Amino acid sequence: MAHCVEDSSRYTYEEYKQTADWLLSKTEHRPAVAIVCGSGLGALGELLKDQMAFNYSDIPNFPHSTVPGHAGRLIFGNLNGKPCVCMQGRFHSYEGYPLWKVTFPIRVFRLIGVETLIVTNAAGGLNQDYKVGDIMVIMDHINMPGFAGQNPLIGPNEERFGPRFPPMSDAYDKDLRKLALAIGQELGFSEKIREGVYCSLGGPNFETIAECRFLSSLGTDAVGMSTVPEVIVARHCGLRVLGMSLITNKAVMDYNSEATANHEEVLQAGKDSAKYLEKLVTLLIQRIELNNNVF
Ligand SMILES: O=P(O)(O)O[C@H]1O[C@H](CO)[C@@H](O)[C@H]1O
Ligand SMILES: Nc1nc2[nH]cnc2c(=O)[nH]1
Repeated sequence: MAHCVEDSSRYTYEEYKQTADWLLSKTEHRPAVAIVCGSGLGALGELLKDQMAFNYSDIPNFPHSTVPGHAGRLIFGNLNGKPCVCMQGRFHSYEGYPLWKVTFPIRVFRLIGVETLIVTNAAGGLNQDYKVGDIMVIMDHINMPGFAGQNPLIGPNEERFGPRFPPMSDAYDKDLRKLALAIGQELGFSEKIREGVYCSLGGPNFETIAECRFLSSLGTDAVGMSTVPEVIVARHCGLRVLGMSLITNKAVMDYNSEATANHEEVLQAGKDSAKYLEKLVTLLIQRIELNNNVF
């Protein structure tokens, strides 16, 4: 019998539930918003008040962070009076994790009652107008690994989370995007707040010049190695999503350029610009309207 994509080690519904129940038994926080911190953006987690934090290694079934700039802590707390949970460190497929493992926390968030997901990332700017330190509100994405058959939803569909064929044309919530852009203006960031298309690649190498030119010709404004799998799984299980990329480097598009991308530069740009993203996220969370959905 043909048996191509089934992977018996993938999580069962009961394992997602076990992790969710474990977290709910260890904390009284009941978050409605989850925040995923991108490379070098972990300081967002420090914004939470009345914190209760768990190391990923102590949470049943949770993968471990292996990338510098991703601390590996799950923080519960309140931000501007709203109950939140924050991933200080995400998982990437280049770490060797299958996409169903990369996205494990998202379904756990759903089961603990989260209704809105804010995903952040560090990304290379392909749009020639973008500068290092700009914040791009993600309007849409290109799932490049998806073109090659890599998708976190591959395998038997778990109907308790969502349908077999979820749409993605509405992946990034219009109202949240509008709100993020308006708050960016209000905070005086009109020079640095953008809206554009994020493309996710597998990594871990940064792009060649030809690849950057190719991605740019496809309509990509910023490129990274994350986020899209999390967003697909979040939309599948009905979460509202806002995505934001911090432009940490300009993609190299010119054969005469001596510049090369590196992770240290990415982390430094994160440090330098974290304050802008922090202000934006803090005000956003204050203004987000919640439905108090219980899954
Ligand atoms: O997407 P995040 O996790 O923010 O990190 C981005 O930065 C790292 C490369 O410097 C890659 O992991 C890329 O995906
Ligand atoms: N793929 C990719 N990921 C990044 N993360 C931060 N900068 C970059 C970049 O230039 N390319």
